Amino acid sequence: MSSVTVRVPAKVNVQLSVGPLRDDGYHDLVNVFHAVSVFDEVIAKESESISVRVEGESADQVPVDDGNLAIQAARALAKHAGRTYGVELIIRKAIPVAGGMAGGSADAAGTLVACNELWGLGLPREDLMEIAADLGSDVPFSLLGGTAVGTGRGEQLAELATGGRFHWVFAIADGGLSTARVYAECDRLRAALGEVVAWPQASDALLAALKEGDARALGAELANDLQPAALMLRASLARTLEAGRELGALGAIVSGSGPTCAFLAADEDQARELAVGLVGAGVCRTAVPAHGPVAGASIV
Ligand SMILES: C[C@@](CO)(OP(=O)(O)O)[C@H](O)COP(=O)(O)OP(=O)(O)OC[C@H]1O[C@@H](n2ccc(N)nc2=O)[C@H](O)[C@@H]1O
Ligand SMILES: Nc1ncnc2c1ncn2[C@@H]1O[C@H](COP(=O)(O)OP(=O)(O)O)[C@@H](O)[C@H]1O
Repeated sequence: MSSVTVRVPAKVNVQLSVGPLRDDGYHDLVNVFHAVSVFDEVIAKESESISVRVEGESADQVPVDDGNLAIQAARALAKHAGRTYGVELIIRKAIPVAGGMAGGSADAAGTLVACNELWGLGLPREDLMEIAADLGSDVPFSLLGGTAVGTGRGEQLAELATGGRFHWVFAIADGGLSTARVYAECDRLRAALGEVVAWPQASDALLAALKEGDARALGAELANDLQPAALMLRASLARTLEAGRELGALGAIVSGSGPTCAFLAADEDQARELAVGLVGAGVCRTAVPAHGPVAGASIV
């Protein structure tokens, strides 16, 4: 095999409940992940050394050195296999960079699947999941896809069966937000308000809405503890969320650490109309309709 192509989805967090700050600098979470049909593509080609080239959406903002999560993934996999391997990685980005949709995690997961195949390692998914968790909290979910409840720092996953397809619109902003900065702002706001931070719990109403495929109920239950922090760091997002609500979205939420905003629609037609309306209202750089759940990193 001289070349392998893998497609990996973005995610939205339909519930993100942030618990207390841990000693290791992470927060315990209940993170209900939902994979959506905005895909990066990772192409892995035979090579002597490990390198990466990035094309597409905001490619100039992605590092091509060891800071690239895909490079880290290739190195981690080679180390796990106990050999020196090379690969030329080409990443075609559609997932917004630093957008709260796990684009870097997607590329890392895609690289694990692609190199496992290219190098003929034949490692089972469980091994890839373990390597993924060391690369980043969201990387295991990018492998798994679908809908899942993440606990711990988000890396311990329990799959959720959902009833049918949900239709979304993602309002993509100019520029990104740093995940670490948004978590730090969340801690700062909580301390300033003297909040007692509760242990995170999955919402029964939200899980039931997912299971039943009830978009209206899901829209009412969307919840993100990082949203106040993201709004504090990017005040303009309040207008974006409001515009979506006024245009009739069933739910409006910041995706993860933001700044992408996610809107739930009743069906595909409404999603298309919402996307046009959001761009027309001038509250985002672009708006992308998508659906979920979709499969995790898969060879195409
Ligand atoms: C917020 C979420 C929601 O799914 O993703 P994004 O919206 O950024 O994509 C995740 O929790 C991000 O996961 P990921 O981007 O993989 O984070 P990591 O690389 O593991 O950690 C980056 C930094 O985020 C903070 N962090 C991350 C996860 C966690 N449970 N608690 C944290 O406090 C820490 O400051 C950490 O140093
Ligand atoms: N393959 C990659 N794609 C995107 N960003 C990457 C990648 N590798 C490393 N990064 C770095 O990770 C940061 C967070 O990117 P990303 O994963 O897209 O955002 P988020 O954590 O908000 O979902 C970027 O600002 C970039 O510097």
